[in-house]
Amino acid sequence: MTVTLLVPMKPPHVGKSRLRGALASPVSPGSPDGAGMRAAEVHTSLVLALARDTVSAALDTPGVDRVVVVTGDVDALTPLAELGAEIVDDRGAPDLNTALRAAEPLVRAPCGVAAGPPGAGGDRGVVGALQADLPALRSSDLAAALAEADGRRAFTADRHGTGTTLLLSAPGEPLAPDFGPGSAHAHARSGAVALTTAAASLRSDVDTPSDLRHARTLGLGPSTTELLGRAGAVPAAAHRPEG
Ligand SMILES: Nc1nc2c(ncn2[C@@H]2O[C@H](COP(=O)(O)OP(=O)(O)OP(=O)(O)O)[C@@H](O)[C@H]2O)c(=O)[nH]1
Ligand SMILES: C=C(OP(=O)(O)O)C(=O)O
Repeated sequence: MTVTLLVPMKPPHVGKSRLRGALASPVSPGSPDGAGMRAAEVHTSLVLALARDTVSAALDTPGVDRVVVVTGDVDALTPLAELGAEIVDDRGAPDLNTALRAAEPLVRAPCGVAAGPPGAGGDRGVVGALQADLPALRSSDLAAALAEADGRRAFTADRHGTGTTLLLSAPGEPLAPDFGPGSAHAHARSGAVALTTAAASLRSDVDTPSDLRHARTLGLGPSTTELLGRAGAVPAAAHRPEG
């Protein structure tokens, strides 16, 4: 049984708007005069750092065959391709669930632009959706969730119990994503098994500065650690109310 994880991402300069302003301006890498980055660059760098740490951990997870980023901005996500992820265009999907539904048949196709290496994906494999904002993700936590799912359609709720950080299909069955506010309940109502493995790092998605501080207590991956190191401390509050 193969496992393909879809990682949906808006263009990085657009996504994760609740984190806008969360970091002070880090010193630009290689800047001779120690000049800081512009606010927009800081935000894009943060979104990409969160995604790099998430994707790296997913690629390192035993049992995960492919990590496929689904986005409206393929070029901006080249750094994730360099890690080993495949990048597919969401074809102008208007929302997250539509983007996932558009990508699912592509990765299940036995051949085609997103068919992946021979034997990977296919119409009998498990397809999952993994959030891109899990910078503390440990491969052992993701592997434990896959093991607990054991071929059932299943999900991991976020640490608040309301959102979903991972949704897995049953082999060869539709993913049927229902992300959005209250998605943990929506996925449970649609028959997905709620995974109970502790998996703190898999539950700790980062939507707000407070989430970022929490993820930091678990141990961030190298990209987010490096960026935060250059930016100094995460401020106590963002300029937007936390949701
Ligand atoms: N490809 C694609 N990804 C999406 C779309 N909408 C949301 N996502 C991604 O799905 C993930 C979860 O979405 P949200 O938590 O709502 O993230 P967000 O919209 O970037 O964050 P906020 O602006 O703070 O609400 C994020 O990685 C988003 O970038 C979409 O229309 N297309
Ligand atoms: C869209 C979701 O993600 P977030 O909690 O990151 O907004 C969700 O959990 O369904």
